[in-house]
Parts: sequence; C-alpha cells; structure tokens
Amino acid sequence: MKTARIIYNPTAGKESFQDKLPAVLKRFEEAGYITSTHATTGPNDATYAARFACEQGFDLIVASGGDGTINEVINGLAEYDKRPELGIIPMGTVNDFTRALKISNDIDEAVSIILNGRTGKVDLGSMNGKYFMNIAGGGKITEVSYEAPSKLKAVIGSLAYYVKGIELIPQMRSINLRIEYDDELFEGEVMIFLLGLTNSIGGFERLVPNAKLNDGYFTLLILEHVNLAEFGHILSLATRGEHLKHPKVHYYKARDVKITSFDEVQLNLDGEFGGVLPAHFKNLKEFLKIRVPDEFYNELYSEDNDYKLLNQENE
Ligand SMILES: Nc1ncnc2c1ncn2[C@@H]1O[C@H](COP(=O)(O)OP(=O)(O)OP(=O)(O)O)[C@@H](O)[C@H]1O
Repeated sequence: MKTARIIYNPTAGKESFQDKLPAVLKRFEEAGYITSTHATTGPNDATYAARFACEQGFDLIVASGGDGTINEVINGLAEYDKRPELGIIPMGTVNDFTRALKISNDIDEAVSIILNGRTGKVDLGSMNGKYFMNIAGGGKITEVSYEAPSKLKAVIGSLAYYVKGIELIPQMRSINLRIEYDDELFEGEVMIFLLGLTNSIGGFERLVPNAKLNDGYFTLLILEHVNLAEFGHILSLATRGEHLKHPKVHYYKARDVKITSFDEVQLNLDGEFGGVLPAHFKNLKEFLKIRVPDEFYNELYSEDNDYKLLNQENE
C-alpha cells in the first residue's frame, strides 16, 4: 500500500479546499493510497508538517495551497535524504510555480495529474540554508510582494504586486553589489537582481524566456542603475519578453552565485522576505521529484533548441 499525506492551507486562495476534501480523499483511496491530512494553522506549519511526513516515511506529500504553502512544504522536505514525491493541488491566488509546471488550477484535474501523471525531477534553489523553487531576488523593488496587503492580494491576485510595485518605483534606489557567478564576476550599481528557476514569476511569464527546470542553472538577471523613465520602459519590455535586449539588463546562466554588498540589501525568496545579504545561492539540480502532467514531462526531457540558441548568443 502506498501512503500519502495531504498538507493543505485552509486559508489559501478564494475557493475552499476543505469542502472538496472528502471527494479528493475518495479518489486517493480508489487509487490505492492510505491517506491522511494536515490542515496548516499558520506560518511555517507546512514546513513542520512536511518534516513529520518525511520522518513517518510517507511515499507522497500532496501540498495544497498557494506558492507560500508549496515553498514551506519544500523547505520541510529538502533536509531529508529520503524525500517523498511531491504532488500539488494549486489553491493560491498567484500559483506561479504550478503554472510553470503546467499543473491545472482545477482540483479534479490536479488530482488526476498526481494519480495518473508522471514524476519529473526539477531543480531547487538553496540560499543560506533556505530553499526556493521559483525565484530569489534582491534590491528595493523586491520588498513589493511582502508589502502587498494580503487581503488586497486575495481579491485582485497578482495585480496587487504591480499596484504596490508602481507606487514604490519612485522610492527605489540602486545598490552597490559584488556578484560572483560560477567563475565570473560582476560589480556595479544595481537596481535589482533576480535568480530565476522557472519562467513564471509574479505573473511576468516572459521574464526568464528560456528557463529549463532541470538543467541545474539559474537564470541570473541584473538590472543596472536606471532612472524612473528607463525603469518603466524596461518593465514594459519585460511584459513582451524583450528586456534582455536593453543594454542595462544583464543575463547569465549560473549554478553557483555569491552576492555581497556594503549596503543592507533585503532578499526575497518565492515572494516572501528571505533575509539580507550576503547570500550564497546554489542550484540543486533535479532535487525535487514532482508529479507533473505528460505535457510538462515531455518538455522537461526534450531537446530544446530555442534554449540552446539563446544560451549561445549570450556566451
Ligand atoms: N491556518 C492558517 N491561517 C493563516 N495563515 C496560514 C494558515 N496556514 C498557513 N498560513 C500561511 O499563509 C501563507 C500564504 O498561503 P498560500 O501561499 O498557501 O496562499 P495564498 O497567499 O492565498 O496564495 P499565493 O501565495 O499564491 O498568493 C503561508 O505562507 C502560510 O504561512
């Protein structure tokens, strides 16, 4: 008998997962799982619940919630050598990570992916003992997502990031950074830096145009100091995926990134406050075993020519 632990955030998103829970449990039972559940009670509880599930030797952890809950679950299981497979039922308002994995927002379809899909291995980011699956960033603008009031976020979803973001743009200032990436070095006045694992970040689906989720590389984006007008222009280019052509935007692929600054620079991991610099980022290649739809699985293990071309152009 296979065992599954469903860890769900009863407060995530707009729809109630709790109402659907009996039907979900029935489907897992019919598929041959012995299933138990844990409703999270507050911040970090999903991390403790995931640790418990690892220690109990569950075969599968199903995380149901938004990006915050998934991040917490991953932070719980990452420390274990023997990690259960991960299934995800997206219930958040933004769901960046599951959008990147092509996991449906429909509960029934997401359950079908867990029960009938395939297991893909995807990269995980680590930073000073914390883990992220989507993006890490630093600079003044990254304060945006955790300053967005949660109620506003629940009502208008990812738009809240931008509304708040636009308000804060005049307050942005550049910071002096030293960025060692693999064997290279970048030093200078930087507005913002991002390390992306997926292409789906805060609703900007073209920010990292060629993300390959199992290549072991971060996409490192660095925006040099720009004025307000230039910044607005680069943001509009980013919505079309054309920001990489801008001379103030630097784009690299790297596995290991060390960032230091004399300024106090706050970090953001998957949309939440992640501490301050200095930071050492490592890409843990194919670290997570996740149930994914066939469409994404095929993408993950296909030879992607666009990806190679773009990489060569930037070498
Ligand atoms: N019972 C609870 N009451 C209040 N907060 C909770 C509870 N359980 C978990 N949380 C916290 O809620 C945070 C946000 O949850 P989650 O990401 O699942 O949903 P969301 O904010 O609706 O989605 P998204 O991140 O996609 O916007 C989690 O990081 C967790 O710390």
